[in-house]
Amino acid sequence: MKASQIRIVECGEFNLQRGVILKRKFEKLLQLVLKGERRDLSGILNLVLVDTEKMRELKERFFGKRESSDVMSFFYGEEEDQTWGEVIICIPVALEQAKVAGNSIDDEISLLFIHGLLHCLGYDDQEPQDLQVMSEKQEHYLNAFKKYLLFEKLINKALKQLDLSYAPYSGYRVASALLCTDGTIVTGVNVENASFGLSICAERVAVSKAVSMGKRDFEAIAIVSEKRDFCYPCGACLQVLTEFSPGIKVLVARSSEDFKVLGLEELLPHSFSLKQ
Ligand SMILES: O=c1ccn([C@H]2C[C@H](O)[C@@H](CO)O2)c(=O)[nH]1
Ligand SMILES: [Zn+2]
Repeated sequence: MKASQIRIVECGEFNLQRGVILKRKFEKLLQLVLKGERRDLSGILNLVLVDTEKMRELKERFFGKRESSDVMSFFYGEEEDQTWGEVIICIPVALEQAKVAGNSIDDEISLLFIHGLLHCLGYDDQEPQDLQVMSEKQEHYLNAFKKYLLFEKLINKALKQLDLSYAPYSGYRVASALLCTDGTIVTGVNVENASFGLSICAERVAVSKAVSMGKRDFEAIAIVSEKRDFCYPCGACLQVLTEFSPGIKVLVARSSEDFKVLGLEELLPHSFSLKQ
């Protein structure tokens, strides 16, 4: 499957802090929505950022009404490798709406992008029940996207710790980053010993650190190795993770963009338990 790409077009004058509109980020969001909607569109989607005046002009040209709007989109068709659609976001309106709704600017623009994209894919919001479907989908995709960004951050934290690994015997450096349910991230590295059997894995180091800080509930753990392979936790670490958080998500990562999300139910389906 060929991935859809985004072309960012800026048109007009507005003030947007750097990093809000990153091509790579929006391509991920696009990919997430297309996958969720089981649509396979290759080619380009234009993301057009406009000011209020430009939006009014476009609204008049295409809908005969000179009025401002937050987002507008067009679908051109499914021919391969063509520009298949366009999502136009009015940045000043988005900034204002973010303020009113108490959303972050990133979230507001992501929401508008998802909204426009869903229109491109055929969704409508004229009738209340259609609007309901669209709103639910928007929320679902925004949450999935935020989770993805959080996972990316967790993996980056782990990658930064690799240098601290003490692995002179195996030469296999591992680092982990454990996300606690209170939002804290606790890291770990493998610590080896001349008496080989005393070595401890990066995952158990992170869990022990966290527990000794009073944290016992974990949402996710990212594991990376210097070799940039998928480093799956060993059985001992899986058993230790099960002790505290059977629902934890295990992220095995080759990079912050290439990772798998696994559950303990598939990694250790029959864990040991004293409870019968
Ligand atoms: O998930 C794993 C797998 C291995 N290791 C460490 C243990 C040892 O120090 C080295 C080689 O096995 O890698 C970890 O830290 N985590
Ligand atoms: Zn282990």
